[in-house]
Amino acid sequence: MIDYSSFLNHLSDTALEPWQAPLETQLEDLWRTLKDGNLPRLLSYVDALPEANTTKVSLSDIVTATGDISDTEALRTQLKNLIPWRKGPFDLFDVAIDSEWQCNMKWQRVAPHVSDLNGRHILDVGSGNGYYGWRMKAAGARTVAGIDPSWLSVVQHLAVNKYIADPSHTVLPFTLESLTPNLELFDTVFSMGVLYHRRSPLDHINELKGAIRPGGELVLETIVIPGGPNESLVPIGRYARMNNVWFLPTADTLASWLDKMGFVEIKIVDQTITTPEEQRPSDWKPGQSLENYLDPNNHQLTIEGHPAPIRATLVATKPENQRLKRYHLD
Ligand SMILES: Nc1ncnc2c1ncn2[C@@H]1O[C@H](C[S@+](CC[C@H]([NH3+])C(=O)[O-])CC(=O)[O-])[C@@H](O)[C@H]1O
Repeated sequence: MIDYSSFLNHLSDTALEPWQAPLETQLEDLWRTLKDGNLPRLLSYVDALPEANTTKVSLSDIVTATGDISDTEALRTQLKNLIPWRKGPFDLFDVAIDSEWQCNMKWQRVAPHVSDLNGRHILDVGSGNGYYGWRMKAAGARTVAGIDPSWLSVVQHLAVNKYIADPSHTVLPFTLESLTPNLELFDTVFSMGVLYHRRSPLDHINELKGAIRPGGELVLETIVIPGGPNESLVPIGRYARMNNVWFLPTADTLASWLDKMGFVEIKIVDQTITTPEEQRPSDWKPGQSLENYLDPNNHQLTIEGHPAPIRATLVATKPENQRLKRYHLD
Protein backbone atom coordinates (compact mmCIF):
# COMPACT_ATOMS: atom_id res chain seq x y z
CA MET A 1 0.00 0.00 0.00
CA ILE A 2 1.00 3.60 -0.55
CA ASP A 3 0.72 6.24 2.15
CA TYR A 4 -1.40 9.10 0.79
CA SER A 5 -1.94 10.74 4.18
CA SER A 6 0.08 13.89 3.46
CA PHE A 7 -1.99 14.56 0.33
CA LEU A 8 -5.24 13.83 2.21
CA ASN A 9 -4.13 16.24 4.96
CA HIS A 10 -3.32 18.87 2.37
CA LEU A 11 -6.97 18.81 1.24
CA SER A 12 -8.15 20.09 4.65
CA ASP A 13 -9.11 23.75 4.62
CA THR A 14 -9.12 23.90 0.84
CA ALA A 15 -12.01 23.93 -1.62
CA LEU A 16 -11.26 20.22 -2.13
CA GLU A 17 -12.12 19.32 1.45
CA PRO A 18 -15.44 17.63 0.45
CA TRP A 19 -13.33 15.12 -1.51
CA GLN A 20 -11.19 14.14 1.48
CA ALA A 21 -13.52 11.57 3.07
CA PRO A 22 -14.68 9.84 -0.14
CA LEU A 23 -11.08 9.67 -1.38
CA GLU A 24 -9.91 8.17 1.89
CA THR A 25 -12.65 5.53 1.66
CA GLN A 26 -11.82 4.81 -1.98
CA LEU A 27 -8.16 4.26 -1.09
CA GLU A 28 -9.05 2.00 1.85
CA ASP A 29 -11.29 -0.07 -0.46
CA LEU A 30 -8.50 -0.29 -3.00
CA TRP A 31 -5.90 -1.56 -0.51
CA ARG A 32 -8.40 -4.07 0.90
CA THR A 33 -9.22 -5.58 -2.48
CA LEU A 34 -5.97 -5.10 -4.38
CA LYS A 35 -4.50 -8.13 -6.12
CA ASP A 36 -1.81 -6.47 -8.24
CA GLY A 37 1.28 -8.63 -7.82
CA ASN A 38 3.46 -6.00 -9.49
CA LEU A 39 3.05 -3.27 -6.92
CA PRO A 40 5.21 -4.74 -4.10
CA ARG A 41 8.10 -5.22 -6.53
CA LEU A 42 7.80 -1.65 -7.85
CA LEU A 43 7.56 -0.25 -4.32
CA SER A 44 10.66 -2.19 -3.26
CA TYR A 45 12.66 -0.10 -5.74
CA VAL A 46 11.34 3.10 -4.15
CA ASP A 47 12.19 1.76 -0.69
CA ALA A 48 15.74 1.16 -1.90
CA LEU A 49 16.22 4.74 -3.16
CA PRO A 50 19.12 6.38 -1.32
CA GLU A 51 18.54 9.23 1.11
CA ALA A 52 19.34 12.75 -0.02
CA ASN A 53 19.31 16.33 1.09
CA THR A 54 17.54 18.30 -1.64
CA THR A 55 18.77 21.88 -1.69
CA LYS A 56 17.22 23.10 -4.95
CA VAL A 57 14.26 22.13 -7.12
CA SER A 58 13.74 23.51 -10.60
CA LEU A 59 10.37 22.73 -12.18
CA SER A 60 11.20 23.82 -15.70
CA ASP A 61 11.67 21.94 -19.00
CA ILE A 62 13.79 19.36 -17.18
CA VAL A 63 12.24 18.75 -13.76
CA THR A 64 15.33 18.85 -11.58
CA ALA A 65 16.31 18.18 -7.97
CA THR A 66 19.83 18.93 -6.78
CA GLY A 67 21.66 18.60 -3.47
CA ASP A 68 23.65 15.98 -1.62
CA ILE A 69 22.97 12.31 -2.18
CA SER A 70 24.61 9.39 -0.43
CA ASP A 71 24.93 7.07 -3.43
CA THR A 72 24.33 8.26 -7.03
CA GLU A 73 24.85 4.79 -8.52
CA ALA A 74 22.19 3.30 -6.21
CA LEU A 75 19.86 6.10 -7.34
CA ARG A 76 20.52 5.32 -11.00
CA THR A 77 20.01 1.58 -10.43
CA GLN A 78 16.66 1.98 -8.67
CA LEU A 79 15.38 4.54 -11.19
CA LYS A 80 16.40 2.20 -14.02
CA ASN A 81 14.40 -0.55 -12.32
CA LEU A 82 11.36 1.65 -12.97
CA ILE A 83 11.88 1.55 -16.76
CA PRO A 84 10.15 2.43 -19.10
CA TRP A 85 10.08 6.16 -18.37
CA ARG A 86 7.64 7.39 -21.01
CA LYS A 87 7.18 10.89 -19.60
CA GLY A 88 9.81 13.42 -18.60
CA PRO A 89 12.57 14.60 -18.77
CA PHE A 90 13.78 14.61 -15.16
CA ASP A 91 17.18 15.14 -13.58
CA LEU A 92 17.62 13.86 -10.05
CA PHE A 93 21.01 14.59 -8.49
CA ASP A 94 22.69 14.51 -11.92
CA VAL A 95 20.98 11.28 -12.97
CA ALA A 96 19.37 12.43 -16.22
CA ILE A 97 16.16 10.54 -17.01
CA ASP A 98 15.87 10.88 -20.77
CA SER A 99 12.26 9.79 -21.24
CA GLU A 100 10.63 8.61 -24.48
CA TRP A 101 8.48 11.77 -24.70
CA GLN A 102 9.95 15.26 -24.53
CA CYS A 103 6.94 16.47 -22.56
CA ASN A 104 8.35 19.98 -22.32
CA MET A 105 7.43 20.36 -26.01
CA LYS A 106 3.74 19.67 -25.31
CA TRP A 107 3.74 21.88 -22.22
CA GLN A 108 5.14 24.77 -24.28
CA ARG A 109 2.25 24.34 -26.72
CA VAL A 110 -0.45 24.07 -24.05
CA ALA A 111 0.62 26.41 -21.22
CA PRO A 112 0.22 29.77 -23.02
CA HIS A 113 -3.48 29.03 -23.65
CA VAL A 114 -4.72 27.96 -20.21
CA SER A 115 -6.13 30.35 -17.60
CA ASP A 116 -3.64 31.48 -14.97
CA LEU A 117 -3.01 28.42 -12.76
CA ASN A 118 -2.02 30.48 -9.75
CA GLY A 119 -3.83 29.19 -6.64
CA ARG A 120 -5.87 26.67 -8.63
CA HIS A 121 -6.88 23.14 -7.68
CA ILE A 122 -6.17 20.92 -10.65
CA LEU A 123 -7.16 17.42 -11.70
CA ASP A 124 -4.82 15.88 -14.29
CA VAL A 125 -6.60 12.88 -15.79
CA GLY A 126 -4.18 10.29 -17.20
CA SER A 127 -1.32 12.15 -15.57
CA GLY A 128 1.32 9.52 -16.27
CA ASN A 129 4.13 9.99 -13.76
CA GLY A 130 3.15 13.59 -13.00
CA TYR A 131 5.62 15.43 -15.24
CA TYR A 132 2.98 17.98 -16.27
CA GLY A 133 1.81 18.30 -12.67
CA TRP A 134 5.27 19.67 -11.77
CA ARG A 135 4.93 22.25 -14.52
CA MET A 136 1.49 23.16 -13.16
CA LYS A 137 2.98 23.55 -9.67
CA ALA A 138 5.64 25.83 -11.11
CA ALA A 139 2.83 27.90 -12.64
CA GLY A 140 1.38 28.44 -9.15
CA ALA A 141 -1.18 25.62 -8.79
CA ARG A 142 -2.18 25.06 -5.17
CA THR A 143 -3.08 21.39 -5.68
CA VAL A 144 -2.38 18.94 -8.48
CA ALA A 145 -4.18 15.62 -8.24
CA GLY A 146 -2.98 13.35 -11.01
CA ILE A 147 -4.97 10.18 -11.61
CA ASP A 148 -3.65 7.26 -13.61
CA PRO A 149 -4.48 3.54 -13.46
CA SER A 150 -0.88 2.57 -14.33
CA TRP A 151 1.04 1.47 -11.23
CA LEU A 152 4.32 2.22 -12.93
CA SER A 153 3.25 5.86 -13.36
CA VAL A 154 2.13 6.06 -9.73
CA VAL A 155 5.40 4.61 -8.46
CA GLN A 156 7.58 6.77 -10.73
CA HIS A 157 5.85 9.79 -9.20
CA LEU A 158 6.58 8.46 -5.71
CA ALA A 159 10.25 8.14 -6.64
CA VAL A 160 10.46 11.73 -7.92
CA ASN A 161 8.44 13.14 -5.03
CA LYS A 162 10.68 11.38 -2.50
CA TYR A 163 13.19 14.09 -3.39
CA ILE A 164 10.86 17.04 -4.13
CA ALA A 165 8.64 16.27 -1.10
CA ASP A 166 5.55 18.22 -2.15
CA PRO A 167 2.36 17.00 -0.36
CA SER A 168 0.14 19.06 -2.67
CA HIS A 169 1.05 17.04 -5.78
CA THR A 170 0.12 13.40 -6.05
CA VAL A 171 -0.66 10.66 -8.55
CA LEU A 172 -3.58 8.49 -7.47
CA PRO A 173 -4.11 5.00 -8.91
CA PHE A 174 -7.57 5.62 -10.32
CA THR A 175 -9.35 6.00 -13.63
CA LEU A 176 -11.60 9.00 -14.16
CA GLU A 177 -14.61 6.67 -14.30
CA SER A 178 -13.87 5.30 -10.83
CA LEU A 179 -13.49 8.71 -9.21
CA THR A 180 -16.32 10.13 -7.08
CA PRO A 181 -18.72 11.37 -9.79
CA ASN A 182 -19.75 15.01 -10.20
CA LEU A 183 -17.30 16.39 -7.64
CA GLU A 184 -17.55 19.83 -9.30
CA LEU A 185 -14.57 21.02 -7.26
CA PHE A 186 -11.61 21.48 -9.58
CA ASP A 187 -10.77 24.86 -11.08
CA THR A 188 -9.02 23.27 -14.05
CA VAL A 189 -9.22 19.72 -15.36
CA PHE A 190 -6.64 18.46 -17.85
CA SER A 191 -7.23 15.40 -20.02
CA MET A 192 -4.21 14.94 -22.26
CA GLY A 193 -3.68 11.80 -24.32
CA VAL A 194 -6.65 9.94 -22.82
CA LEU A 195 -9.75 10.56 -24.97
CA TYR A 196 -8.66 8.30 -27.84
CA HIS A 197 -8.29 5.45 -25.33
CA ARG A 198 -11.93 5.80 -24.27
CA ARG A 199 -14.54 3.74 -26.12
CA SER A 200 -17.17 6.33 -25.32
CA PRO A 201 -15.60 9.77 -25.80
CA LEU A 202 -18.75 11.76 -25.00
CA ASP A 203 -19.04 9.97 -21.67
CA HIS A 204 -15.39 10.85 -21.00
CA ILE A 205 -16.15 14.53 -21.72
CA ASN A 206 -19.19 14.35 -19.46
CA GLU A 207 -17.14 12.82 -16.63
CA LEU A 208 -14.54 15.55 -17.05
CA LYS A 209 -17.30 18.13 -16.83
CA GLY A 210 -18.56 16.51 -13.65
CA ALA A 211 -15.20 17.09 -11.95
CA ILE A 212 -15.00 20.82 -12.88
CA ARG A 213 -16.56 23.55 -10.75
CA PRO A 214 -19.08 25.84 -12.49
CA GLY A 215 -17.02 28.46 -14.32
CA GLY A 216 -13.94 26.20 -14.31
CA GLU A 217 -11.82 25.19 -17.28
CA LEU A 218 -11.23 22.04 -19.31
CA VAL A 219 -7.98 21.49 -21.19
CA LEU A 220 -8.44 18.61 -23.61
CA GLU A 221 -5.62 17.22 -25.72
CA THR A 222 -5.96 14.20 -27.97
CA ILE A 223 -5.02 12.72 -31.33
CA VAL A 224 -7.04 14.14 -34.21
CA ILE A 225 -7.22 13.53 -37.96
CA PRO A 226 -7.15 16.20 -40.67
CA GLY A 227 -10.57 17.27 -41.99
CA GLY A 228 -13.65 19.31 -41.27
CA PRO A 229 -16.79 19.26 -39.12
CA ASN A 230 -18.58 16.00 -38.37
CA GLU A 231 -15.72 13.75 -39.45
CA SER A 232 -14.00 11.17 -37.27
CA LEU A 233 -12.13 7.91 -37.66
CA VAL A 234 -12.68 4.72 -35.72
CA PRO A 235 -9.65 2.76 -36.91
CA ILE A 236 -10.29 -0.88 -37.64
CA GLY A 237 -7.53 -2.92 -36.03
CA ARG A 238 -4.55 -1.07 -34.63
CA TYR A 239 -3.63 2.59 -34.90
CA ALA A 240 0.12 3.36 -34.77
CA ARG A 241 0.51 -0.16 -33.32
CA MET A 242 -1.88 0.66 -30.41
CA ASN A 243 -4.79 -1.72 -30.00
CA ASN A 244 -6.79 0.51 -27.66
CA VAL A 245 -7.62 3.46 -29.92
CA TRP A 246 -11.29 4.23 -30.50
CA PHE A 247 -12.36 7.65 -31.77
CA LEU A 248 -10.08 10.03 -33.66
CA PRO A 249 -12.16 13.13 -34.46
CA THR A 250 -11.10 16.17 -36.44
CA ALA A 251 -10.42 19.21 -34.24
CA ASP A 252 -13.73 20.73 -35.46
CA THR A 253 -15.61 17.57 -34.54
CA LEU A 254 -14.03 17.57 -31.09
CA ALA A 255 -15.11 21.19 -30.61
CA SER A 256 -18.67 20.22 -31.57
CA TRP A 257 -18.60 17.35 -29.02
CA LEU A 258 -17.63 19.86 -26.31
CA ASP A 259 -20.45 22.12 -27.44
CA LYS A 260 -22.91 19.21 -27.38
CA MET A 261 -21.87 18.39 -23.81
CA GLY A 262 -22.58 21.96 -22.70
CA PHE A 263 -19.15 23.62 -22.65
CA VAL A 264 -18.82 27.25 -23.77
CA GLU A 265 -15.95 29.46 -24.98
CA ILE A 266 -14.52 26.50 -26.87
CA LYS A 267 -11.18 27.23 -28.52
CA ILE A 268 -8.94 25.04 -30.66
CA VAL A 269 -5.63 26.46 -29.48
CA ASP A 270 -3.12 24.16 -31.11
CA GLN A 271 -2.69 21.39 -33.68
CA THR A 272 0.76 19.83 -34.04
CA ILE A 273 2.04 16.80 -35.90
CA THR A 274 3.92 14.49 -33.53
CA THR A 275 7.54 14.15 -34.63
CA PRO A 276 10.34 11.71 -33.75
CA GLU A 277 12.00 14.65 -31.99
CA GLU A 278 9.16 14.64 -29.45
CA GLN A 279 8.67 10.85 -29.15
CA ARG A 280 11.69 8.59 -29.54
CA PRO A 281 13.39 5.63 -27.87
CA SER A 282 16.09 6.26 -25.28
CA ASP A 283 18.10 4.38 -22.67
CA TRP A 284 15.17 4.97 -20.32
CA LYS A 285 12.58 3.62 -22.79
CA PRO A 286 14.38 1.17 -25.02
CA GLY A 287 12.75 -0.51 -28.01
CA GLN A 288 10.27 0.86 -30.49
CA SER A 289 8.86 4.36 -30.68
CA LEU A 290 7.11 6.69 -33.15
CA GLU A 291 9.50 5.99 -36.10
CA ASN A 292 8.43 2.33 -35.97
CA TYR A 293 4.75 3.24 -35.85
CA LEU A 294 4.84 5.31 -39.06
CA ASP A 295 4.95 4.19 -42.70
CA PRO A 296 8.72 4.20 -43.42
CA ASN A 297 8.10 5.64 -46.92
CA ASN A 298 5.52 8.25 -45.92
CA HIS A 299 5.50 9.82 -42.47
CA GLN A 300 2.03 11.27 -43.17
CA LEU A 301 0.65 7.78 -42.56
CA THR A 302 0.82 5.27 -39.74
CA ILE A 303 2.25 1.82 -40.41
CA GLU A 304 -1.36 0.65 -40.88
CA GLY A 305 -2.11 3.39 -43.47
CA HIS A 306 -4.14 5.74 -41.23
CA PRO A 307 -3.41 9.49 -41.02
CA ALA A 308 -0.32 9.95 -38.79
CA PRO A 309 -0.86 11.37 -35.28
CA ILE A 310 -1.69 15.06 -34.99
CA ARG A 311 -2.31 16.32 -31.45
CA ALA A 312 -4.95 19.00 -30.93
CA THR A 313 -5.45 21.02 -27.75
CA LEU A 314 -8.83 22.54 -26.95
CA VAL A 315 -9.69 24.82 -24.05
CA ALA A 316 -13.31 25.26 -22.92
CA THR A 317 -15.30 26.60 -19.98
CA LYS A 318 -18.03 24.97 -17.95
CA PRO A 319 -20.81 27.58 -17.68
CA GLU A 320 -21.13 29.36 -14.31
CA ASN A 321 -24.80 28.56 -13.98
CA GLN A 322 -24.46 24.87 -14.74
CA ARG A 323 -24.41 22.72 -11.64
CA LEU A 324 -24.78 18.99 -12.23
CA LYS A 325 -26.91 16.64 -10.22
CA ARG A 326 -25.15 16.79 -6.90
CA TYR A 327 -23.45 13.68 -5.59
CA HIS A 328 -23.98 13.43 -1.86
CA LEU A 329 -20.60 13.39 -0.21
CA ASP A 330 -21.80 12.90 3.36
N1 LIG B 1 -9.75 5.86 -17.98
C1 LIG B 1 -8.63 6.45 -17.65
N2 LIG B 1 -8.57 7.37 -16.65
C2 LIG B 1 -7.40 7.97 -16.33
N3 LIG B 1 -6.23 7.70 -16.96
C3 LIG B 1 -6.25 6.79 -17.96
C4 LIG B 1 -7.42 6.13 -18.35
N4 LIG B 1 -7.12 5.26 -19.36
C5 LIG B 1 -5.80 5.38 -19.59
N5 LIG B 1 -5.26 6.30 -18.74
C6 LIG B 1 -3.86 6.73 -18.66
O1 LIG B 1 -3.70 7.78 -19.58
C7 LIG B 1 -2.33 7.87 -19.96
C8 LIG B 1 -2.28 8.10 -21.45
S1 LIG B 1 -0.69 8.70 -22.00
C9 LIG B 1 -0.84 10.42 -21.67
C10 LIG B 1 -0.04 10.88 -20.49
C11 LIG B 1 0.00 12.39 -20.29
N6 LIG B 1 -1.29 12.93 -19.86
C12 LIG B 1 0.47 13.10 -21.52
O2 LIG B 1 -0.28 13.89 -22.09
O3 LIG B 1 1.60 12.86 -21.92
C13 LIG B 1 -0.89 8.59 -23.73
C14 LIG B 1 0.12 9.38 -24.44
O4 LIG B 1 1.29 8.97 -24.43
O5 LIG B 1 -0.22 10.44 -24.99
C15 LIG B 1 -1.67 6.58 -19.53
O6 LIG B 1 -0.74 6.85 -18.50
C16 LIG B 1 -2.82 5.70 -19.08
O7 LIG B 1 -2.46 4.84 -18.00
